[in-house]
Amino acid sequence: EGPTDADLMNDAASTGDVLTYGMGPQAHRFSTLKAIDTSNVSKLVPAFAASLGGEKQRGQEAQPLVYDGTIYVTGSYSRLFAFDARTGEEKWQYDARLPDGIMPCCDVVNRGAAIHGDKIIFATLDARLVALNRNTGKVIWNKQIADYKEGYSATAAPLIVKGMVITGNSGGEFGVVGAVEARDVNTGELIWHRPVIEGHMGTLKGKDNGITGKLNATWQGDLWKSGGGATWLGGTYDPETNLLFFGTGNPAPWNSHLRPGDNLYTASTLAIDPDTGVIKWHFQTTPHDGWDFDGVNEFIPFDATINGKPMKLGAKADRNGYFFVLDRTNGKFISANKFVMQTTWANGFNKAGKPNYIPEGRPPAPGEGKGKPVFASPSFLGGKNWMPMAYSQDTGLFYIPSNDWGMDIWNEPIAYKKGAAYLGAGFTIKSIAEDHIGALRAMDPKTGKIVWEYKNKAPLWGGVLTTGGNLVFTGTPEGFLKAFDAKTGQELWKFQTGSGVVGSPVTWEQDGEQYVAVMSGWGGAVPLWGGEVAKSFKDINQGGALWVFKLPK
Ligand SMILES: O=C(O)c1cc(C(=O)O)c2c(n1)C(=O)C(=O)c1cc(C(=O)O)[nH]c1-2
Repeated sequence: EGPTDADLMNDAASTGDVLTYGMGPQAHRFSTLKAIDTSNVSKLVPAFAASLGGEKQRGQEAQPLVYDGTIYVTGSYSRLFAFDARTGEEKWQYDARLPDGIMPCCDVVNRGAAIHGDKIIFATLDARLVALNRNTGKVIWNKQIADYKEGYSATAAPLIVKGMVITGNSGGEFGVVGAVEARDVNTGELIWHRPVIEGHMGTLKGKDNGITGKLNATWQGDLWKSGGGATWLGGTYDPETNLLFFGTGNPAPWNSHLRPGDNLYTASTLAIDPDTGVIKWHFQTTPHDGWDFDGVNEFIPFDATINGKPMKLGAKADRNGYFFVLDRTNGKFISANKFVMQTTWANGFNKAGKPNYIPEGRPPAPGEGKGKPVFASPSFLGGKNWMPMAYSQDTGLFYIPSNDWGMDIWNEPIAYKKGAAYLGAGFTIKSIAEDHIGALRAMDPKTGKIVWEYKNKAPLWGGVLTTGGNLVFTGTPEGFLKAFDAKTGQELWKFQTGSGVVGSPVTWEQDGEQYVAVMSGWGGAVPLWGGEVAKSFKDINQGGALWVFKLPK
């Protein structure tokens, strides 16, 4: 009883529920629903707002799930809530009661849960996966993914494919080893574990499953042992090619002079066989990263005709400021186009898919103390960070929540120590435009051109939703959920939720009406690491509420 594997694979087409992070395993975040459209969205009003309550209000980055009259949301500090989808009444809540000593780098966030059968499953900041009974909130199983005392944590929504819960890990700033793993959804038992740094051994059903890559090929000495590459944003799945797509984070430490080589498979997109955990192909977006350009951002499968040829493609808007289109069957490079105002580290990509580096853009080796700062753009917080883009099957456009900013970055000496920050770099974030940091951009993946943009004063830090009603929804730190015309970018509606919106909106149909829901609650990496830039916009209240909207009767 409850959603099956087939229901999850069909999530993009079924409009009566929201069962997966991304609204379908391919994470298009597109709904065919069109009762709410450009002609009536200005009339949208709240049906209810449900508070998460209490004092644990930090960044609310969750995407809601909706099933059988219940809305499930994860909250800051590893909590999970079930609300009645008609009234907003709380049905139950679960609090993981985190131990002292957890080390999340970028706020106590969580991006969402996964649902299957009688279970709702989410990852916690002490690097565990917890499966709860979706009707009662009682624990069914609870498994450790990794040791939080070494700097591991987990913030991503799990992905469920073929009865397996597939998840990544966080901890790239502590020299952990990024990995993807699959567990039995019913028992939580490990099926396979695939480290994503060259040199580490994987396992399949308790047996060695081969080494990743070639030992010491793109790392020197023992550096691979603490190489980073955290898979902290989870992944997408493409049923057509039977491939999982996971991005990998920055290499550790940040100071690139301490680790010569390409440092595979950091800052990459990986295609992984869900049945074995074997890496089928990889594409590195920032070889030998020196700016903290994690490559974790979602890789979204889509089909398009390129030069007269119908192709199975995938797209990623990378933290490094470039929008990549690859052949998703084999990882072959198709194109990379800039989607931000400025990139100082590379001047485009060559035909082979390698960046044309700008040598002066790399912060130099430090010598004994603090190295010479260089100005770099995007900032380490990225041309786009974790907040997911959306792809409209109607317009053929990707809607990218992006940011225009830079940083002064310098290198410093550092040595690896278990459980301690492993950066070897310092930074100051800087504005580069008078009128905005955030920019919601509509990207045509066939031409690499920006079709329209909406500029926002504060950095955009929430996910995007697009619909058959020719609409695009996204939130702002200033507190608004906004709706735009998907073809023109014209702003059509906004609603003030009382705190910053850094969650991902969803839509579904219930009792014959279309609903839109989003979490409100300011937080995430910007207030923690944004420095003066984070202070340059109005003080934003903490919060923690689920907002649900519909048209008046
Ligand atoms: O390397 C990592 O393990 C890791 C993890 C996370 C995370 O789990 O939230 C972030 C980052 N890195 C990161 O670089 C980053 O900018 C970031 C922003 C956020 C956020 O939720 O706002 N998380 C993370």
